[in-house]
Amino acid sequence: MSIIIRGGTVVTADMTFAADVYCDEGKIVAIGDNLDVPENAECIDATGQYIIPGGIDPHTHMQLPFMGTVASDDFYTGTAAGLAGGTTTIIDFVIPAPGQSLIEAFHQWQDWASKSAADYSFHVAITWWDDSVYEDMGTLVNEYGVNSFKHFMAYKNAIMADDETLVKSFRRSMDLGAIPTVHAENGELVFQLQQEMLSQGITGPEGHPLSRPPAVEGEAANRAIRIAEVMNVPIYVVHVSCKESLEAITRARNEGQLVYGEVLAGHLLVDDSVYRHPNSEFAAAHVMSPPFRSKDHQAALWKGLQSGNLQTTATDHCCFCADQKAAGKDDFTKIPNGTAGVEDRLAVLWDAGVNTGRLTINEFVAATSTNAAKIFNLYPRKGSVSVGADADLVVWDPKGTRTISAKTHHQNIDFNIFEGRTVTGIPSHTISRGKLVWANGVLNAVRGAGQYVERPPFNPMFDALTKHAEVNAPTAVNSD
Ligand SMILES: C[C@@H](CNC(N)=O)C(=O)O
Ligand SMILES: [Zn+2]
Ligand SMILES: [Zn+2]
Ligand SMILES: [Zn+2]
Repeated sequence: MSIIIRGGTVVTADMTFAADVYCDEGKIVAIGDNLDVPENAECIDATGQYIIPGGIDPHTHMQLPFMGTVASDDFYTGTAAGLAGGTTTIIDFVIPAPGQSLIEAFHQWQDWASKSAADYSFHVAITWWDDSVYEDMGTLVNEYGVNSFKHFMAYKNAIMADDETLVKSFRRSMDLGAIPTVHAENGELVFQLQQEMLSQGITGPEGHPLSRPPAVEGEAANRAIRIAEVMNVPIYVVHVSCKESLEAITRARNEGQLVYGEVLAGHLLVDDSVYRHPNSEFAAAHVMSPPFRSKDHQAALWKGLQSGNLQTTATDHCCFCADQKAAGKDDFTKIPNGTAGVEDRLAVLWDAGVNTGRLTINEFVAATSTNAAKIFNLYPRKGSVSVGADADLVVWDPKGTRTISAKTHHQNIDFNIFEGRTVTGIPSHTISRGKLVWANGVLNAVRGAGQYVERPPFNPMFDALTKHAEVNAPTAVNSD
């Protein structure tokens, strides 16, 4: 089955032009005016609409086993919901239990992800360290197409990586041509503040943000960035939620350090008043880490995106329903952390970003797709509208409207942090690997149609780092 998209305007991260786009055998085959294509090609009329690269969400956790339960959106339902929202590739996380073989965990996640409706890739978390972890990192890069390793600086007594693990893993990542990424919250401080909140009788969801103030994130972000600077490795900070970590990133980037920042759609649009809501179930539904912040932090995050100091947007899609969140009804530290977003990211960013003039349509494409593809070495196969790229495309209707609600969304969760928000700008069609899977409100996601996407190591940023290391190599006195 081939598809011809006629009458639209192609929008990439750096160009906007009228053209038809022809896809066949899962690839973009031709881009141009009035293309001559086979009669039996399925035709999509994109008049008055944009043709953009399929969204890439570099941060999801489908069916994650976490805090005594399992995230309610699995790899099929979660990727299907993503397709309905214009996201055609996710980068999820293999998170080995401390002591678990990284390779065994990798296969476990691969087995779970085989039901995906859209393409997927994996960051692998380094949650412990010994020689086998060192070896397995090499196997994952050289044999399994992993080029990014995640480090949780939070979650003490669970998956938290201490400084020794960060230093050893950052060095190994660099040698392998893989980029280290961090969840930057100081887990020791979180743990201490959690105990203090509980001892003061603050057991409700309002204790969650009180135990993770912005300084807790800023300290960890700065520490990780400084460690990366000393080790001469690139670093990607996930879910930057506050001024403090944005400042740490901005300072380093102004010094020429290779630091990348990711912001969640939720952190740009939802503020911390949700935790003071009289309905504790409503408040608990918003418990995720880092927590939603006050409006001044949101304003700073938008400037971070506009200035280019934050490069990607994501969702950290990690769903837990009310009955799962209730595990923490008497102790907020037991509320499973996480919420949804994979279906709404593009629409809420278009509505709050493009419709307000904060982002150009090209910056929107960069922030929802192309930048993640470049940083994680998927470009131009993903994140581009170019001949030879995978036919992952969205026909975007800038005038279409939708009111977001848990009652109508496709995500397998009974809550939506964007509930009631009416957005202008929605995907009218989503094409995943050349198949029309979303068309005018009808979802035709296919269980298992998604494929694992390998990501090669040594993306171009490593050339610069290697030269920097050579030029600044230390020398011994007697070597003169
Ligand atoms: C465990 C995972 C999802 N939960 C969350 N962000 O609150 C993460 O910390 O990114
Ligand atoms: Zn397996
Ligand atoms: Zn995280
Ligand atoms: Zn996460």
